[in-house]
This record gives sequence, C-alpha cells and structure tokens, in this order.
Amino acid sequence: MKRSDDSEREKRRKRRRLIQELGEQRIPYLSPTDPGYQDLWDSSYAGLALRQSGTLPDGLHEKVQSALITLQRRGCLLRDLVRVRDRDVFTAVSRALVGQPGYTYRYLDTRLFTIPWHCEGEEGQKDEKEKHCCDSDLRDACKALWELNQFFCSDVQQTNVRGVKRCRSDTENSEDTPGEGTCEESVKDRLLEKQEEEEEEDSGQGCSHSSPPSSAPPPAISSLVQFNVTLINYMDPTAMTQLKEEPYYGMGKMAVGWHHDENLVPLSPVAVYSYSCPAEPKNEEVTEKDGEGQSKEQETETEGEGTSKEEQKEEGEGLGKEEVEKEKVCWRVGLKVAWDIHTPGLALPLQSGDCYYMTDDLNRTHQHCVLAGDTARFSSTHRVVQCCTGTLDYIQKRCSEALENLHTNTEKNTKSLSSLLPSTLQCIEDIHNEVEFEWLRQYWFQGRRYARFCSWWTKPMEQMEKDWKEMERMTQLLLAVVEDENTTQENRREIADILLNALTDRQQHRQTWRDRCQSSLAQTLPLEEAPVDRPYWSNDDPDMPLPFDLSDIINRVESLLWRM
Ligand SMILES: O=C(O)CCC(=O)C(=O)O
Ligand SMILES: [Fe+2]
Repeated sequence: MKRSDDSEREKRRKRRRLIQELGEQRIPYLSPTDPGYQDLWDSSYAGLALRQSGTLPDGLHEKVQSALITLQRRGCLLRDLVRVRDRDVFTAVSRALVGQPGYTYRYLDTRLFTIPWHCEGEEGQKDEKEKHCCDSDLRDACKALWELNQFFCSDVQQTNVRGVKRCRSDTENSEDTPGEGTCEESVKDRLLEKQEEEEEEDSGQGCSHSSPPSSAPPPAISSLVQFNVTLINYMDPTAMTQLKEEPYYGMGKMAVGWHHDENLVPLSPVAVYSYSCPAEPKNEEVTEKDGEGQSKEQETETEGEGTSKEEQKEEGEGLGKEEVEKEKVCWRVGLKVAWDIHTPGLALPLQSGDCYYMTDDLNRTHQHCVLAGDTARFSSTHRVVQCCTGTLDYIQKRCSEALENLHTNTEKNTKSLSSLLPSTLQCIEDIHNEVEFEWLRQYWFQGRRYARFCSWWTKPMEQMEKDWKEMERMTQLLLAVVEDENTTQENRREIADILLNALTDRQQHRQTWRDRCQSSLAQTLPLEEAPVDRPYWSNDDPDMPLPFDLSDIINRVESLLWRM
C-alpha cells in the first residue's frame, strides 16, 4: 500500500523529535572485550554462531576471495536503486546475486536476478546455451561461490550451533555488567517502538503474492539446508562520504542499516562469509563510478531506515567520541533483539575470512546491521529464499496458463478468448500485471547490467516479453467484449469490473515505474546501468494492440459501467 507523503513526513518528524529527546543517551551494547559479552551471546543471541577463518577447509579462502575480486573487477557489483518508504535511494553497498539458475531475490521493491552458479559435474550435461552464458572467468568465480555454498549447507546443519566457536579468547571476563549508564526508559521505549514499527513494514516475511498454490516443496527444515542464492555485498568505506551513524547504540558507521532479511523461508538460516581486503580491487569496466564518481550528493539507503540528510546529521550529533572509536578498524555485524530495549545490543567483530551463521529464528526475532571497518570488504550472504513466485520456471508456467485462453482460428487468422468465465479473466489479468511489473519492468529497470557479463536471462526475457504482448492482445479482446453493446454476454458488468480494476492497477504501476526510471538519482547512472522504461511504446504504435497510456480506455470502461 502506498502511504501518503503527509503521513511519511509526520512519521519522520516524530522520529526526529524522539532522536533529539534521546540526546546523548544510548542503549548499551557489548563487544568481545566487555564483561558479560559471552553470557549475553548465550542468553540472548543463541542463534548466532561464528565460524572462524582458520577452521575453513584448505584452499577455500583463496578460491572464494579471488572469485569475489573477479566479480568486482568485472563490474558485476552495483549499487541498487531501491525504494524505501516510497523514496528512491541507492544502497550504500554494491551487490550482485549469484545462485540457482532462474532464481530471483526480491528486497526493497527490487527483484535481483541470479548470475547462475555452475556446479560440479554440470559441464557436458547442460545444453550449449546454458553452458556459455558467462565467460570462463566468471564461470569459475560462480563455481567457487557454489563450493562455498556447499560447505555452508553441510556446516550449518552439522554445527548444531553450540559446536561452533562463539568467540575469541578475549572474553574470559564474564561478569554481567553492561557497560553504559542507565537511560530514560520512556524515551527509549517510544523510540524503539517507533523504530520497530517502521522496520517491520519493510521486512515482510514470506511470499508477498497471493498466487495459486505453488508446486514448491514444503519449507526447509533445519536438517536439510539448501541455500539457493548468495547475495554478494561490497563496500569501500574510503569511497563513501555519507555513511550513517548507528543511531540507537552508538555502534559507529553503518554500511547496512538495521533490518531483518526479507523473503526467506521461515526459520531458514543465513550463512555469511566476510572478506576484508586491504586495497580496493580495480574495477575494469566502470572506472567512472569508482571513488569520486560516487556522487557526494546521493542519498544512501540503510535498509528499513531511510532517513533524510538532516536526520543523518542529527543522529550523528551528540555521539560520545569514545563510542565511535570503539573497535573502529574492524568490520562488525551488529545485532539487537527486536521489540526489546532491555537487552543490550551485540557487536561481533569479523576478521577477514570469518563466517557467521544466523540460525533458528534469529532473523525473525532479531535485527542485524553491518558496521563499517577501515578497509574495503566483501561479504557473501547465503540464503534460502522463498521462491514460490520468484523463479523463471514459475513465471513461465503462469504465462502459459494465461495464454491457454487465447484461441487462434488458423483458417480465418483471427484470435479470440476461449473462456469468458470471470475467475479465468481475473486470473489472466493478474498474470498480465505480474509479468509486466514483477519481471519485465524489474529487469529493465536495472538497465543492461545483466546482459553485459552474462546472457542467461536474455532469451527468457525476450520470450516473456512476447508472451506479455499476447496478453496485451487478450486485454484488447476483452475490451471488445465489454464494449460490444449487442453482446448477449450476461455477466458483462462483472467482466467490465474486472477489466477496469486491472487497467487501473496497470496504469498506476506504469506511472510508478516511469517515475522510478526518471528520478534524479536514476539520471546519475552511466548509460549501461541506467534504468530502461521497458516495455514502452508510443500510443499510436500500429504494432501494439493497446496504447501505453490507458487513461482513455479506463474512462471508456468507467462510463460504460455507469450506463449499465
Ligand atoms: O555483510 C554482512 O555481513 C551482512 C549483510 C546483510 O545483512 C545483508 O546483505 O542482508
Ligand atoms: Fe541482512
């Protein structure tokens, strides 16, 4: 649901006031050197586990690290232009999705499409086109990430969390005395409630579409973990001028703000490989975008926390200096219990090569953020994404389902709708909108970035566009039925209603995507990354069954409904 600008403004105003009220006070959080750290971990963050760098299989680090550098060098890692509470923002981190061929992952109104990973023994089995979607360099890189994925799949289930080392040797002291002074509960309570309320809205768990029953297997149980994608993150803090301070605990600069991971299979774990590299690897393809190229004026997203520049300034003010200094050289993951202001937060430092797991319902009951260190850093975050409506297979089946209702008379060379059953028509118009807005426009909005280094999605997207065009034809046929005054069709009114709703939705969504494509932030992108508003056609394009702008047709159907 779209919320009005007014209520957005009001929310931001309240939040700003609460942050001002909180002033210099911060909620306590513990780091490994603080007394009580280990106890806090055991009691309140038990779903978190650390797999230290030195305990990974031989050779895996080298493979994975060189794979990550390859992805960066080849220009595969890009900042996403996401939507946070109706506003366009760039993610502070650059990202790419690698995973099962044909899978996608949706976060913050953005559907990422996988660069397929290639698994062992696959060569020779796949048909030619799949085998050569990327060059051998990228194929090797993706294969290394698949190997890491295999390791995580078996490790995360063997490691019934307690088996993994929780911490380093610097936590002997287990006295339970949270480091910082008391704070005014009332202010914090309200602040936290506000914060949670806002964040929850951004973190819909589970499937967001009410689609027909899917053939997907039941949710993974913890004994059988199959991570199906990894979202790769990269950030060089020295190139970023706009990192936000962590506002509630004073943990320091955030690369990724507080959030729950979205769209995962409930209770599924997340496994993260962390690689801090001393120097920024050169990006061959997009030299323009490096360093200074990242405009200082751009706002950056911190998932679920989109705040204005003024707020960022205010949040930074009043921070105790020594709090900012704490552990500042090391990258860390921050954790907090959701809906709870009494439990101190936890900051887990990550040495290069360290991995951590979020298991059980940690992702649901807690939020996490990423705190920037001094060096550039990659992470590979392996997930079991909810894929009931997110695979190419799924959407192709949906398209076929819709097109079944299009009957071609080969003799007369005419087309007609086989069934005019309202439920069938409703389903077809839903599919039409789904394929246009969840797939075609999502794909093209991210520009030509995929096709640049991997051709896997090119053909399927072309086919999908053809199918979608057939659906435009079907809507045109439906319009003709509704407008035929002489029809004996008894449920004409019901059909007109269905059509009107679908067209109104379509018109609105087309406008939203046009706005996203034309936003001032979108204009800052280099040509090959710039959003493409596709499909787009002029209203009198003879090749297209219906105009792009549906307002005339919507008016026609509306007035027709009045007269019925
Ligand atoms: O980089 C990390 O350690 C975690 C990143 C993260 O939370 C995410 O991508 O959702
Ligand atoms: Fe996350």
